[in-house]
Amino acid sequence: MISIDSLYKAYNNHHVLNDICLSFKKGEIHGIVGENGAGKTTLFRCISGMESFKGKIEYDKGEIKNSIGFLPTNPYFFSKITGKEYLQLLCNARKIKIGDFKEKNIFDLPLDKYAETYSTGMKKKLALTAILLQNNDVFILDEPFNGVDIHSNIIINQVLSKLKELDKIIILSSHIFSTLHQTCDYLHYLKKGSIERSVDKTNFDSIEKEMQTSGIEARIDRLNLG
Ligand SMILES: Nc1ncnc2c1ncn2[C@@H]1O[C@H](COP(=O)(O)OP(=O)(O)OP(=O)(O)O)[C@@H](O)[C@H]1O
Repeated sequence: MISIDSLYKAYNNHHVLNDICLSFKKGEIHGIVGENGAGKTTLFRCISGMESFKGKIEYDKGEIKNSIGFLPTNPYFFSKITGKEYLQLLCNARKIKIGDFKEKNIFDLPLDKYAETYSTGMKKKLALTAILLQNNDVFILDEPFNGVDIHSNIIINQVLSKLKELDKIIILSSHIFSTLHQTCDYLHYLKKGSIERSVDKTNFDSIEKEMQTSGIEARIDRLNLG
């Protein structure tokens, strides 16, 4: 289980996360929703140990950084590293031996090409494959479905179901409500850095309604489109 207690994060004087209290248990898929700039990525970076913060993040199975696979929105790769070398590098970091990367290449990526030359969706699929091969216990996926083709979206959904079955902890973000509906067990609505509401699957519709109606019509009226 991951427990977040009174988490605060600020960049200089800009308060991005305020008093976040959340817990994530094994075998659960949690979705974090919120407008652009609400603080989702910052929260993910704090959980993954990539940012300093005020408050507590505890993981009951030891050091979280040894068990976590973080998929960033736009994965970055060193230049002149092939897809296969990247997978090898991440497996080495966890002392995992893979005999044949071709067999593990579930997204049919051109593993002999430089990763920096991959398309946006291919980069995401390479980064995801790597953290899956690492056999992590915790997965933080920042917009895993965004920029990825429909076929791969189906595969990712199936992978998530499998990870859930295997009792992994999965925390993801998405701006596509139908995807969240289909994938998640719980949703947390992050609004301007605070958790406005957390709901289980039976109440997803209420969060969707709340997000959809919050002043959208008034904004469109301001354009005077006629
Ligand atoms: N390194 C940084 N330095 C200063 N401000 C930052 C930094 N990273 C993020 N921020 C600010 O923190 C706020 C939250 O950003 P964050 O990327 O966490 O939002 P988000 O909810 O993930 O947005 P999106 O849906 O667009 O991905 C924004 O106002 C952003 O400008």
